Amino acid sequence: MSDTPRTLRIVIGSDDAGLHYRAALARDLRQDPRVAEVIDIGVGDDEHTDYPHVAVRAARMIADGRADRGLLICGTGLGVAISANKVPGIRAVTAHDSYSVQRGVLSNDAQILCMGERVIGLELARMLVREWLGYRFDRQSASAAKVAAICSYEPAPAHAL
Ligand SMILES: O=C(CO)[C@H](O)COP(=O)(O)O
Repeated sequence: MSDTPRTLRIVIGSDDAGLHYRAALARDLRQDPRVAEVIDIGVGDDEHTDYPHVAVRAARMIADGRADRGLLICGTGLGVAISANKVPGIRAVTAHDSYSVQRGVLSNDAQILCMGERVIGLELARMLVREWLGYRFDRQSASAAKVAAICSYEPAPAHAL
């Protein structure tokens, strides 16, 4: 995973509980000059995929370097975060307020923001996503050593054992 660039490739996904917000947020992202690419991995209107599969697919795209950040929506924003965090190297946070969205990037270097369509109003979600796009983790900051400490607890890859 590389440093977050100034223009972002963003993977967006949801389960069926999050699909209305996903559509609205994807539209916003496509119009934002800070966003180079929006990769929408569904789910579609007539489709049912349980949230863990969508979340892990998005997280793997980031872990593999195919996207820089992810935006995941389910009913609460909780299940998608729990699932995405199973992918090594991924830090996913659920945040529904401005300060947490900021600290998710600046303190935690989280690549994935998760929100709940049943929890937060759409206009607030749209505003928070605009704010989120403006933050970049500072590798020289005091938070960097703490993020490195999180990473130190990742299980070693099987080939390294
Ligand atoms: O919010 C969800 C998971 O955190 C999901 O959209 C709904 O899950 P369920 O309550 O298990 O149906």
